[in-house]
Amino acid sequence: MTKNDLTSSGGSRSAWPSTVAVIGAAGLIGSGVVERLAVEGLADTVYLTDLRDNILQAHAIDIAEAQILAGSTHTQLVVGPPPPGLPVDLVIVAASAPETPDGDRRDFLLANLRLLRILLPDIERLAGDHGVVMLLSNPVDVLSDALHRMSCIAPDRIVGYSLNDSIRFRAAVGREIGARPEHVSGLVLGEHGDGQVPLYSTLAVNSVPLVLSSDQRDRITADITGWFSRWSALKPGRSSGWTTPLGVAQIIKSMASGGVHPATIWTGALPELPDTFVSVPTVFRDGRLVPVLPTLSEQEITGLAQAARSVGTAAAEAVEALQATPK
Ligand SMILES: NC(=O)c1ccc[n+]([C@@H]2O[C@H](COP(=O)([O-])OP(=O)(O)OC[C@H]3O[C@@H](n4cnc5c(N)ncnc54)[C@H](O)[C@@H]3O)[C@@H](O)[C@H]2O)c1
Repeated sequence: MTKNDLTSSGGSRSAWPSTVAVIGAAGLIGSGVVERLAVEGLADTVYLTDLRDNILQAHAIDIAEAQILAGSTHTQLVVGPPPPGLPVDLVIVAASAPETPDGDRRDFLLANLRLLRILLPDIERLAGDHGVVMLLSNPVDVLSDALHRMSCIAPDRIVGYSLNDSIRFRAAVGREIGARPEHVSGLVLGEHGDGQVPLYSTLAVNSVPLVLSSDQRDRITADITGWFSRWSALKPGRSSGWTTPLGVAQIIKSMASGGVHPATIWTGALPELPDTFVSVPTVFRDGRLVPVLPTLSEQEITGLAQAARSVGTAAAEAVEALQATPK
């Protein structure tokens, strides 16, 4: 992995993904992702869907003009879904019920789970037999697990976006030691929320391993676990619309080139963890998301198992509650 990003390139970019559908493409994150895909030319065709068709049309015009400015008009933007029977390589779900954050992403669970149930037939149709589904909507890990429980999509074709936690870890370490965060590397695994597991053993500054005192670690852990409360207290009425689309583009490039990156994936291939979805280092191989877990300390494994239990229980309970309510 390079010092400036949290993904590592595995070589030249493949033709994947040729086709992408973004559900919720009129929103802050969805439109930002479409902009990155288009301006960086990361796909041949991007389909934009949302309830708000007029906003979609406006984004498509604006982004197509930005492509000219960027000198990158390869990616074709289509407002609306692909023709029936034509699945896509990658379905990105950024649709969300209106959110008023109050310090815990799980507050969005019931509303976004209901929305996921509404979107499920579209997601399954778009993904077909081979497409990957990338969830962005929060709480991303619980919803990824719920999608697996409710759908016929193979669990190793579902991935949640969780890169921001590692970026915030680098920022907090930089603040603590007075280093520029882009010179810091380090990974956060586990839950996209309070159950996150910072891997202090992966920390380095300019590729030199960084050893911190336990006081420093405690301060950094408090800093990163407090991020969402601090953000919510600002009442900004928006989510992380700059970082997330950039991060999604980075993850897609890493997937396309066989690189390793943190992502929320199925833990079924990891016997040390209960079956659910948490963030682990991941590689995209033969159309499947595969975990590549480094050697972890006992404390880190315990933290990861705790996060997995918490996410799995929340998903099971939420899906059961949803199934008891009428559609
Ligand atoms: N995983 C992460 O790291 C991360 C980072 C940032 C935001 N998020 C999450 O991403 C989601 C989107 O955030 P946002 O700021 O773009 O929200 P937003 O409110 O700006 O956009 C949500 C969009 O979903 C659309 N939508 C609602 N119901 C729909 C339906 N039935 N079909 C199609 N579209 C529908 C809305 O019209 C809206 O355009 C939220 O859940 C947010 O918490 C996750």
